[in-house]
Amino acid sequence: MSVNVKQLAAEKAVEYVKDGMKVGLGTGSTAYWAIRKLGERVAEGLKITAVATSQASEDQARELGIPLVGFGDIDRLDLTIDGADELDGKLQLVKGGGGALLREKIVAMGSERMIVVADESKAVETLGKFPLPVEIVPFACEWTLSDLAKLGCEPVLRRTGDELYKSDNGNYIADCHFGAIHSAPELAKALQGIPGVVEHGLFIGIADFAIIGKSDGSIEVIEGDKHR
Ligand SMILES: O=C(CO)[C@H](O)[C@H](O)COP(=O)(O)O
Repeated sequence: MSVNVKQLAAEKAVEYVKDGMKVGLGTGSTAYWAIRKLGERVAEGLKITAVATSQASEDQARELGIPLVGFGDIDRLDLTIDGADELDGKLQLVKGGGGALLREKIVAMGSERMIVVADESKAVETLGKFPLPVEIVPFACEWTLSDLAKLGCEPVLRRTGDELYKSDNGNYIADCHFGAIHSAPELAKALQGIPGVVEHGLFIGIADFAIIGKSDGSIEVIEGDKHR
């Protein structure tokens, strides 16, 4: 029987959730399994409150009876569990494949701890094979795309069918094909300097550790280089 590596990693991460915690719910097909398991634990009596990083995760949590709170009701979270599109040995991440990178970054940075859950295909030597998602405002997006291209990438506006994709925040996502990213901090700084950029999918010094599910049924833990 083949192992569901995403479920394996996600369910391991949920073991870190304890009674009374305020939890950030990630987005994507790996975070889905974490939310599902949390729902089971809540049904068994686990007492937590949660915030979600996307409408999809919020809907899933609500269906499962996970108590959701507004951001005005809490200041910080204890723990966020979220997926990643790529992660390297320093636990620098590329996120945003599901388009939720802005909310994911707000929630992760407002958490005492962030656990990344992923299957082994996400662990890479050098970031950049997965195009870097960058959330940009629709206003003057052509200029923003041109500024992004000057950083050495080919930016492509994400689409769903014939329509331009819009994030839960009403913005566009530019998927930026940089190729190998040799200095993520330098690139992050340059991206932050473009006025039309709302946020980018590089998560540096944010994650505490990653739980990687492997097809042989084992789990690998990668420690982060957290400096926040
Ligand atoms: O960043 C994300 C959404 O914006 C996801 O966490 C990332 O795309 C990984 O998704 P999946 O677990 O489905 O591979």
